[in-house]
Amino acid sequence: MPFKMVQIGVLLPISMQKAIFSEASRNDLEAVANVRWNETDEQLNDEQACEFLQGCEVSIGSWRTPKPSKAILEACPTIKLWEHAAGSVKAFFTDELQGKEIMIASCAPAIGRTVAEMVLGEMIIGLRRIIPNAQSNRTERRTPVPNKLYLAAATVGIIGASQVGRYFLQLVRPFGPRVLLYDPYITHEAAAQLGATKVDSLLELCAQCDAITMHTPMTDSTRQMMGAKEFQAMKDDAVFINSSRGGCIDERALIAELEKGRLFAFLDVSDPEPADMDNPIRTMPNVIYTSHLAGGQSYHIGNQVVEDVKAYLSGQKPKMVVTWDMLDRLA
Ligand SMILES: NC(=O)C1=CN([C@@H]2O[C@H](COP(=O)(O)OP(=O)(O)OC[C@H]3O[C@@H](n4cnc5c(N)ncnc54)[C@H](O)[C@@H]3O)[C@@H](O)[C@H]2O)C=CC1
Ligand SMILES: O=C(O)C(=O)CO
Repeated sequence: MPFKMVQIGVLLPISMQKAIFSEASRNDLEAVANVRWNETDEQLNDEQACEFLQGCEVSIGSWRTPKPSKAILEACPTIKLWEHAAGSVKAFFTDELQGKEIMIASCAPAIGRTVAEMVLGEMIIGLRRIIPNAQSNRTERRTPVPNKLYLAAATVGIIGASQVGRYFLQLVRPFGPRVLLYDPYITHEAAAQLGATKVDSLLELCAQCDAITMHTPMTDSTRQMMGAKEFQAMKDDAVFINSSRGGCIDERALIAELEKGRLFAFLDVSDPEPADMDNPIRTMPNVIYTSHLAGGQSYHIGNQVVEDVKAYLSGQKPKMVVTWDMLDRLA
């Protein structure tokens, strides 16, 4: 056994443990470390976490657990790895972490796979007009809604070469579409290596694509980056998918286009979230609104936690170690 038996504290409440760890991954974790599981379904408070994490070298937490606060870091100086068993880690970085020798690892790569899978499904459903076709069959004997594009004949746009965006690219490439990528942080060469063509103008991407999927974090530079001009530039029958953050789009501008009978949108996120009950995205025929369903909690996350812990124990790095300098472009 190449690993030392360190103490790990799993802060996650029982229901989250069950959602992300299969029996196999749970056993895997226990084979390489002494694991102290939170045996309640409660979110521990800081004081309880200080006690729970005593002597731990690895803390496994998430949104329903305390952040690495001043109190916890002072009470538990043995912690060297804080595994965030979830995505979007930015809000998790407390000032207290500055200068501390603690590695923060994110499970965004694992969540990315789950989101990308849903986006692929939505894109096919959108391009093939499955929903309007089925809707019209309720009242028409023969549907007037034409079968539309195959992915192989489509131009697909990805906004944000993120974890999710890259997984989606991997999934969609075998179908053979032309893929355009908009992300100021990636070079043309790097985009080409991923199998996409980088475009420098968001409007150009909007004008050229049959389907666009959005994968940016919510930052000052992405707030409402898909606005009236961008939605108007899109082809009338294009598909628009947002599973990033509601604030990255101007929802009212999108609704204005949808009301004209243009576009078909899949929105997994809204701003605010959940959307108000009278928000038209809940009822418009050309929108499918899901309530933050894409990422979810899956065994992919538990598997990555175990992989990350094993990597750490054998002196390597977890899959996605997040550092302060990455935060301005991350979710
Ligand atoms: N609906 C759901 O269940 C889930 C939603 N998300 C959301 O999906 C989005 C993507 O998440 P990750 O893949 O983890 O992101 P990430 O943090 O891996 O990457 C963000 C990407 O956005 C790019 N970017 C930053 N500013 C940009 C700009 N102005 N224009 C274009 N690109 C820009 C960065 O270069 C980076 O490649 C986030 O908003 C995240 O919160 C993530 C997981 C689940
Ligand atoms: O990780 C994220 O950003 C999420 O939205 C969780 O589903």
